[in-house]
Amino acid sequence: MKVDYTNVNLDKLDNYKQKALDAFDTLMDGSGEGADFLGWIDRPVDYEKEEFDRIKKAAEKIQSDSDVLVSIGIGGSYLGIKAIDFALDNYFESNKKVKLIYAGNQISGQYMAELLDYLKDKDYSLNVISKSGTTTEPAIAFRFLKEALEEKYGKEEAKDRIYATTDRKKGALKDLATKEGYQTFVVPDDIGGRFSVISAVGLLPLAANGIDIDEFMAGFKAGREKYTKADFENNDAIKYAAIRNMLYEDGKAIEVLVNYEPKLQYIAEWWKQLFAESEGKDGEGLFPVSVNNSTDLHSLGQMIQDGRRNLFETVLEIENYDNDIEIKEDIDNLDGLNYLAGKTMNYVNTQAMEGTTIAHVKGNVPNIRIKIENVSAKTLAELFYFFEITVGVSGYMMGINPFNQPGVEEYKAQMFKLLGKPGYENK
Ligand SMILES: O=P(O)(O)OC[C@H]1O[C@H](O)[C@H](O)[C@@H](O)[C@@H]1O
Repeated sequence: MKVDYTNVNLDKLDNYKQKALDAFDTLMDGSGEGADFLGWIDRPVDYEKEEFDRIKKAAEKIQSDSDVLVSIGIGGSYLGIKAIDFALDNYFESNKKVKLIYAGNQISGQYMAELLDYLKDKDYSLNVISKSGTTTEPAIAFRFLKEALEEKYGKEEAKDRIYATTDRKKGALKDLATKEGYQTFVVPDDIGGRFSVISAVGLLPLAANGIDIDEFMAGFKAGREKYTKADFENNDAIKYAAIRNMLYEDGKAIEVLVNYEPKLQYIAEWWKQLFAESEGKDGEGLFPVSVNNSTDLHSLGQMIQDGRRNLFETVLEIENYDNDIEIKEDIDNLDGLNYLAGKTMNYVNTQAMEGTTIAHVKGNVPNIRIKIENVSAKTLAELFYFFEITVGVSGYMMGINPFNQPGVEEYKAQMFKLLGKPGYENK
């Protein structure tokens, strides 16, 4: 992975260097706010091997008796799984051992009714994932899916098709799992939801899906080797955090994560939760948004080129693709495309990226480029780790606690009041 800053004016960067290094030290020595949630930093080399093996065994069982695994969760208990699953699967015909279907990531009755119908003639298992064990969306979804599963297989077999990933000791889901006798996996106390894809949260469904979780862990490990060194020039996570803060203080309040490969669409969704929940507090924070190009060049592109000059872009570039296709000469050339003959589609896509970068930079949109070698479990895990260190450093530079998310509770209180949940009458 390489980060390229040539399209950002770095004249003022020196003013941010020391602050970034100090924030990095605060992160690494655990002296900042939220330091109880830094378990993800050493997790790539410090995890329970026993549970890791149990995850592999459970994945094998799921592969042997299920076509579908319903992964039930929201936020950090959903986005990282979906991001990797979507990035590594074939667009049309799934090439995975077990198809992952998601539930509990919204509260749509329409979705649940269609899902229950879809599952009727499938062999399936459930992985219910909730760090707190009390989140409403997955809890409602699990109630429906558990009932359907028990109806299909009987209570005894259903019990062996349910895997619960939650807190080691407490929470409604932990209690339910203990009572019903489900196999459980742990979301560690010191890893917040949006950092938890490295734990059983991500590992079990991804392993069931057929993804090599040793490779996935190797990517996190590679990230840890690169991005935990206190070296401003050679640690891009520190430098990127400094540049984001520099741009932020210069009035660039929005960061747009850009891809030119639709497979990365959900990587951006994962990234949005990471940055929004980490930075968005006390009236601070860069607003994270994403675009999928070239699709969005035909919609949001106008705004980026020519709207209010309050944004910068971070472009994800893929250096090597598994697949590409060459454009052929056409005798009639009625579409006028013969000038592209002999070129590949990915070559054209790359020129779209380069041309857009030139245009946006001319339009006063600073551009950072993150180059990843390919789309694989290993590279994406390294990318995740890079962003995680960045957000820790960046959050401390902004003077906020990057590891809590108090604001998320507000809507819940009002929703519970409307729903008549006991205890919420006076909110
Ligand atoms: O895993 P859970 O405890 O169910 O939490 C799922 C998600 O919902 C919460 O509202 C938090 O804001 C997120 O950080 C979290 O990832």
